[in-house]
Amino acid sequence: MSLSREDVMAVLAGIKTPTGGSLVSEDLIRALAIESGNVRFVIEAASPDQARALAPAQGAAEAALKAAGAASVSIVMTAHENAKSAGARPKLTIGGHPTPHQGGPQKVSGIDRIIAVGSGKGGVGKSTVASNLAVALARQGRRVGLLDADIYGPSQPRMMGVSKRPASPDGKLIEPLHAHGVTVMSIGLMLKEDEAVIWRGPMLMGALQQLLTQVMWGRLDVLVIDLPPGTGDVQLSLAQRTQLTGAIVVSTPQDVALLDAKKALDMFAKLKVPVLGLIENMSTYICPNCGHEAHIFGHGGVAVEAARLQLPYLGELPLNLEVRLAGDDGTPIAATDSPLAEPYLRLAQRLIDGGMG
Ligand SMILES: Nc1ncnc2c1ncn2[C@@H]1O[C@H](COP(=O)(O)OP(=O)(O)OP(=O)(O)O)[C@@H](O)[C@H]1O
Repeated sequence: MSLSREDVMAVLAGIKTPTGGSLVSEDLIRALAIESGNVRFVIEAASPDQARALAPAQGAAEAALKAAGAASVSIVMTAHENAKSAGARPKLTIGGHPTPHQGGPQKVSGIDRIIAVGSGKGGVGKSTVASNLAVALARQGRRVGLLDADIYGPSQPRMMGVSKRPASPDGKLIEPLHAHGVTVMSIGLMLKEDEAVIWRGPMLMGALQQLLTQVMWGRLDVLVIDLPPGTGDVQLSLAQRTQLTGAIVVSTPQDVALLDAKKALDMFAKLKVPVLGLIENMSTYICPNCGHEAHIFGHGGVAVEAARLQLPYLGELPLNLEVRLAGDDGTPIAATDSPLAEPYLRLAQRLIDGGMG
């Protein structure tokens, strides 16, 4: 039986809270998503104490939804405030509301430069570029952090080969992980595996702010941020709150991808974030058997666009199976001796030479 939104809400309306209402009547349900019978949502409590008191209701909701035919149920509990009373208990709850925005974009203490890697649409290789660029910068001796802010599909844990849940000895600051010479933090490391939460805008911003300010990044020459694809609230809020050194926009050569990339460029221009350059990914395919060069998605479109917009063109990255396998294996190609590491090392050098890395 496939559950509709109404079915799920009806079940949740029957789950009592300690204060005598229900999860629905007290308006605690957020970001409900139902996909092939898998139900996901957030219970947004007003305080950590209320979140603790709601734990039995969370259990009851899970059981009742399974009994009603849900294939799987994934519930995330979030609380608005930071737990003052939580003492030294690790608190990795993401999704708290952000603190009110004051003044213009702020610097993040200890971090000299922040480079955001964006794209107009998903799947063009933004995360691949972000991880490889971070590793390539680290290989050139820079102190580098990589923040995976792609809340809709965090892929850096897989690409960088990290999966441990970050610790928080004082319950407030979060210890990042380290891989291939890079300090790594991903929103994906704070979610349970295979859990794709759809955050409401403010919760999302809270999570990102927490990742920027509560992670013990240490001193960094550069923090690379893997943005979500497109031109949404996360990019907007990040640029309004945080001083970004610049953005790199990744596109494939196809017209459609380029059209989307232009929207991303427009957004950065409006937000007054300097565009450091454009990258054409999946540009050239060299057949591993015969050496023939093919341009599966076209070729050169991004360079032309960059020239037209008078923006730097940072080069093209070939479409290559090794690149994908390396990413899937948790060792970005830039961390290896493969000749395919070279375009990333060149990109890193170019940024360093320009004072951006
Ligand atoms: N140059 C390349 N050669 C081969 N495979 C690539 C290349 N660039 C990216 N890929 C592969 O394409 C897929 C999508 O790439 P990636 O996750 O980096 O894109 P994305 O733009 O970050 O997507 P999303 O925003 O949806 O996360 C991945 O499997 C990645 O390994």
